[in-house]
Amino acid sequence: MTSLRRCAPYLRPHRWLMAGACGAAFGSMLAGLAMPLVLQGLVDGPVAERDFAALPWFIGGFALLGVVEAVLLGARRLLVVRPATRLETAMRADVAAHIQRLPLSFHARWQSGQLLSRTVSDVTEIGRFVAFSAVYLMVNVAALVVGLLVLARLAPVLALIVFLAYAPMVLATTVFEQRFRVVARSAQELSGDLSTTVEESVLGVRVLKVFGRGPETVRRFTEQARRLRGLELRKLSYTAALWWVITALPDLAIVAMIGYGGHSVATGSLTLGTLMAAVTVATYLRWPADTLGWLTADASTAAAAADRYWQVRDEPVTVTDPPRPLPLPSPVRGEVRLEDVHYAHPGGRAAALRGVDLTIRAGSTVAVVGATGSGKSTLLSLLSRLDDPTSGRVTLDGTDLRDLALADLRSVVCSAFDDPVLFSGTVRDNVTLGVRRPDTGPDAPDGDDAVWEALRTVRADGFVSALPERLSTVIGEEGLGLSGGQRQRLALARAILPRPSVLVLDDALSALDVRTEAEVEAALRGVLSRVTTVVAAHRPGTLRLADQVVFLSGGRVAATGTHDELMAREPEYRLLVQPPPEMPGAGADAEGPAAGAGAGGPAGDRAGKVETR
Ligand SMILES: Nc1ncnc2c1ncn2[C@@H]1O[C@H](COP(=O)(O)OP(=O)(O)OP(=O)(O)O)[C@@H](O)[C@H]1O
Repeated sequence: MTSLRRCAPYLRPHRWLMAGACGAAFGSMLAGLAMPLVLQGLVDGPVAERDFAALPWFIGGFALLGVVEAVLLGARRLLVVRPATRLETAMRADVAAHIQRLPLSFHARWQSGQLLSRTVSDVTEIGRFVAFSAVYLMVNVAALVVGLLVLARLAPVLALIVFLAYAPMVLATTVFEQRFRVVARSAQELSGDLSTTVEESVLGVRVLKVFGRGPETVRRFTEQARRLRGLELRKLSYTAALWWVITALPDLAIVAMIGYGGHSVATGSLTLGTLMAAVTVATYLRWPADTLGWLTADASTAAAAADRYWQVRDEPVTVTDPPRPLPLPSPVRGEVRLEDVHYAHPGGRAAALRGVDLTIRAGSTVAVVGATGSGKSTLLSLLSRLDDPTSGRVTLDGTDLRDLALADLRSVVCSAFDDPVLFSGTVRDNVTLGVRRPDTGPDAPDGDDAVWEALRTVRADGFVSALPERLSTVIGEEGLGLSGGQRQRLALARAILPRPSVLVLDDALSALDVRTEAEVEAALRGVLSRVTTVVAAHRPGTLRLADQVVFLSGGRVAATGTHDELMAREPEYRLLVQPPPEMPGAGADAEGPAAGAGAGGPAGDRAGKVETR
């Protein structure tokens, strides 16, 4: 319940509406409980004394109480809608913003399906609890207390019968709540896993198809769905057991009341009107008693949902803006330094970077080379603060990146990755993603001319012109309607459009054919001649164009120099970048980047690749 209580601040702005809703619910409950008292007065008064003149007053009283009860019920519903829906919207917005602020290491640990279910369905559960169950849980418990007091005033023995019958319900409800909550939590976790399976099977549909693993994924999905059904059935069986207790006991109480009350009326120690009123009150209390089961179930589900929600919200945001950000140097020259940088991925077996010292001169092009897993992507990710070093520091023109506002830093350091993520939207939306809008920065180059220029630089203008609506063409989710090379070029155009001071390319040309890659590189050098470019690369053609090559091995800088220097003095480097002689294309690459050669390792696989789409 602590987790649910933590949601209370979301209701604080609407506390008067919530108070109104609770007041309306209490009022309707009191109106309902007053009816048996009018009944008592009617039976023991006008009916017993045959005073027909007073009859309309009692009938009018009944009608008035009925109308008041109905109006207040409707008012509760109306009053609670706004707080509950605003709570849902605000909680979703906050968790979505938090997820965006969390570092990459968080995203490496969490399944996206879990984040999806916590943002969507768990918040819905909390909203539903606030809108309905929370109010009724309070009102119905109060109704039981007030009802017992009314009964005690009417006939203490009848009140005692009802109390004795209802007391075990508290015990049953407590046991139920404890068991139900565990199963509810498991069901929510499993529904998150189910979302992940669906998401992965949709995003990975190509891989699953070519490896014929579609049926296996369906089997996994079905198995998870079957387990989810099992948990839902367990929830139902607990609810049914509780339901049995909370319906049987009030029935037994009414039977006992009629037995004892009937005898008392016969002996004259109780009036008929009092017995009728007491039985009516007991019958009225059945609804609050009956609902106690599913309201408690709802509370348990909402509590489990709130636990899951806060689990994400409590994840620390480690990459934050400094309390007093320093201004960006003006102008930004683009000198990047790494000073004794160490980085260990949370849960990683070994440190990914170990004591990296590096100076990247302003305006130079530096290629980071290393065997797979040597730490290239990790190093590049630190330049735009996707994560912070575990120790050591990264500076831009002498300022520690952690002293700059994140938005400022990311307006001058732009990245493109080997996995070119595109979003559902138009080509224009995707390419201008990194451009600050005119209202957040002067002279934002967000006109179509600038977009076309960026597309021309990355040799993407040709295929974009051929699209049905050119820049306004909507590309599907993940850009799946485009080839890998086309997507990479759009991602690259997106990185250069904001005219960054530092451009970070993490294998961002890996899907291009050799000729296009060479053309794009040549064009990039022309356009970005004053931009510091840090590129993870493998191809000798690219490496030769770099002013400096940084050779990483096991998270350390093993050597730096030009490509030719490293080829001459570092056997490990030579082995890494030079294709074995028997490989097709070997040697041709040595003649130049556009000659269509591959390199050893990943680039070797791409030798001679021709773009077909
Ligand atoms: N999220 C993570 N959690 C734990 N370890 C990680 C994580 N990401 C990377 N690593 C480890 O950190 C090391 C460096 O990884 P990194 O991705 O930086 O290598 P890389 O040189 O870019 O490799 P590649 O060329 O294959 O992309 C590797 O040993 C890798 O297994």
